[in-house]
Amino acid sequence: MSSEWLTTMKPTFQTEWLALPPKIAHQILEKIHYLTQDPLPDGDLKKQLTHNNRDVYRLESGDYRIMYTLQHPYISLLHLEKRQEKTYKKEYKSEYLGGYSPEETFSERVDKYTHEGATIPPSQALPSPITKKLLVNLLIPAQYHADLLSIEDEDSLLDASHVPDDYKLKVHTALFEKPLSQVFEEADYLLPEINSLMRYKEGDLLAFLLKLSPEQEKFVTWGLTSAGPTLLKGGPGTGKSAIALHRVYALIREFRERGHDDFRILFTTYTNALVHSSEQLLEQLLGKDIKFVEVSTTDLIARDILKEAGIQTEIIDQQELDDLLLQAMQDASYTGSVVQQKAQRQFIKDVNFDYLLQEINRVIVANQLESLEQYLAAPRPGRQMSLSALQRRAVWSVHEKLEQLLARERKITWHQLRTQAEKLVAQRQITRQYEAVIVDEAQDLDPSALRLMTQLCKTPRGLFITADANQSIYGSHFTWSSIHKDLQFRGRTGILHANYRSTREIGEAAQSYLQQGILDSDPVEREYIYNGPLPIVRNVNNDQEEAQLLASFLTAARRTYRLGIGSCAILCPNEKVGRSLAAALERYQIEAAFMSGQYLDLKRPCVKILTLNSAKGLEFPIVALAGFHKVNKYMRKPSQSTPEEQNEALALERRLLFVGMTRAMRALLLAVPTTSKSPLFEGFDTRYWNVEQQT
Ligand SMILES: Nc1ncnc2c1ncn2[C@@H]1O[C@H](COP(=O)(O)OP(=O)(O)OP(=O)(O)O)[C@@H](O)[C@H]1O
Repeated sequence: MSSEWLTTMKPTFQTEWLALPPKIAHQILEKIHYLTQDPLPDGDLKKQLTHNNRDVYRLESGDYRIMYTLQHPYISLLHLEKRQEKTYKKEYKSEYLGGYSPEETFSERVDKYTHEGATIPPSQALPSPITKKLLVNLLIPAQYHADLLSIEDEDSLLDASHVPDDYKLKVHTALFEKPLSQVFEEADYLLPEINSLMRYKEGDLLAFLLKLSPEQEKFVTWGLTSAGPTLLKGGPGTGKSAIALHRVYALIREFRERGHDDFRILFTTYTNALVHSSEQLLEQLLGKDIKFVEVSTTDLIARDILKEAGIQTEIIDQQELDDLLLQAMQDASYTGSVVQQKAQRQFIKDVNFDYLLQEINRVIVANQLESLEQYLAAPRPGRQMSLSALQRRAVWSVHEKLEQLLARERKITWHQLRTQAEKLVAQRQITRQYEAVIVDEAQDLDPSALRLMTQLCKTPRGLFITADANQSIYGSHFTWSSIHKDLQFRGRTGILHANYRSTREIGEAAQSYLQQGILDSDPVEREYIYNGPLPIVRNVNNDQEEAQLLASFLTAARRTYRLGIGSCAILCPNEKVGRSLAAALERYQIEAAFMSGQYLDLKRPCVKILTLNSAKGLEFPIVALAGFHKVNKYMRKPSQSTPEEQNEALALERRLLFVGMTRAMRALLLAVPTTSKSPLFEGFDTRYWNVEQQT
């Protein structure tokens, strides 16, 4: 009889199984095979244990017990434990299952640790020594063995600075017993066949596919064979990227079933860091089939297209571009009467520099506006400040001058690059095409990048786009069909509701902060899987105070969640600030490194310091937002000339901080400069934020 049950497993089970000697590991697999035929309790080998309103089952296998839950058609393997005297006696009562209360421990610890002269509680000894055999079973590379073998207590294990976190956590899971309540919180991974575990142990299979929720699963294949493109919307952490990855898997299966063996899928995401991690994951999941997939950012694709067309380009860097824009503002030739010219010059003098650059890049260049007339008539979605005809003429003059200056330097901007690539593809000067194009995090792509992606896809139905307007750093409102006629999602727009990344407390605190910058006002009911402590806001006066606060917070959070140093991230305004934060933390013996989006090493066991911009799409268990007191724009009142300009700029900044906050999975801290006059640091509602009590 073929089994109607499907098996999934928690990472805890996977690691505990891996830690077993090969012979026992085999026996357990046989038992699991037997379990998949009929997992229901028989009162003998399979027993039901009821506790904490949850049914847990256990299956005996020699000296081991396999704990699992059932929710038809899934069997979820939770945890493996060795039968000992105490295992028999142990009652699965609520203290055991629910005894883990991060809320209590966490706030207590943070308060305790953030006081001067605070001492950190002693670490616990390892319950059994780390052995070479264990490390080999856990597939931990030999280069880390010496470091790990010398460890005797928990903190030294979690702090081992030369060993990547993944390995330390495996050892931790194998040695320390975890309350089941914590195991329940872990994601389930699909175990396609029982033998896949063996293949994993032998190094044949490198990763397992996440089990999606029914809501998410629907979107993996949704619209796969329909006539048009599909759009998936959802707030932070709702699994848009996870679904996009599954969709690649589903597409390959679909193409294969249709008898194709020569097809190309393009998977694009927003940052280089995400390209790297998505590529790694896809490689692990797809094995040889990765040859059908190209993972890239839209900008790198645009650059390749120009190269393919034999066009040599040099991209201008931001500093140089700023200098050229300043020059263009001075040298632009304004038209009209003397009075009009004077008014235009004055407008350009008054308008905020970044605002002007965005107007040129995102309205004029990205929409390929080729004449003043086109610009005068163009809609400017997402731009709050309306511009008079005279003001638009002034902007146009600066734009023309800037183009001349760029041409003189033989350099182009990223925006120009995308536009040029798009034109080449539209004019069919490039033959590159894909059967399917998946665009993850589309909210920040400018119109030309979106058009480019649409045109690279052979048919509109091959296009799958994920987006969350409220995470839009640049704030452009999407009117999809005005960007390209093929971007018609009617009947094929899905919305995800459940946040799998952050705790309810973090998610809701971030939402309460965002309220003023909200773009997408569709009322969406938000759901969460996890709970935890309120995120913390603390005032800091100077570098030293900030470093001390960060050191205390990171230590408290890591100890509470039993995590390695690599699970911490600090998100800050720019590279200079990031580097000084890294140096300041070193003084507290906390290893930290600034990493640019391009060179992000997610595996490195240290606190990762990133700019807020490059953290998009990423996630870390513990996150602090800091370094604001060193940056002028975060310290002063907005300098824009009109209230609309101010509102727009503030909404953008607020969304950027919101993106940063929503990278946090379990613990979040915001270090706010005490003397800041910026409205960005106002509005922390004490129902959602643990705000410093004024003494
Ligand atoms: N069904 C699920 N079960 C458990 N974990 C899940 C599930 N779906 C997603 N996750 C996890 O939740 C986290 C967030 O998922 P993902 O990055 O795909 O969200 P997102 O919508 O793309 O977020 P953002 O837009 O903020 O970048 C990831 O760690 C992912 O593995």
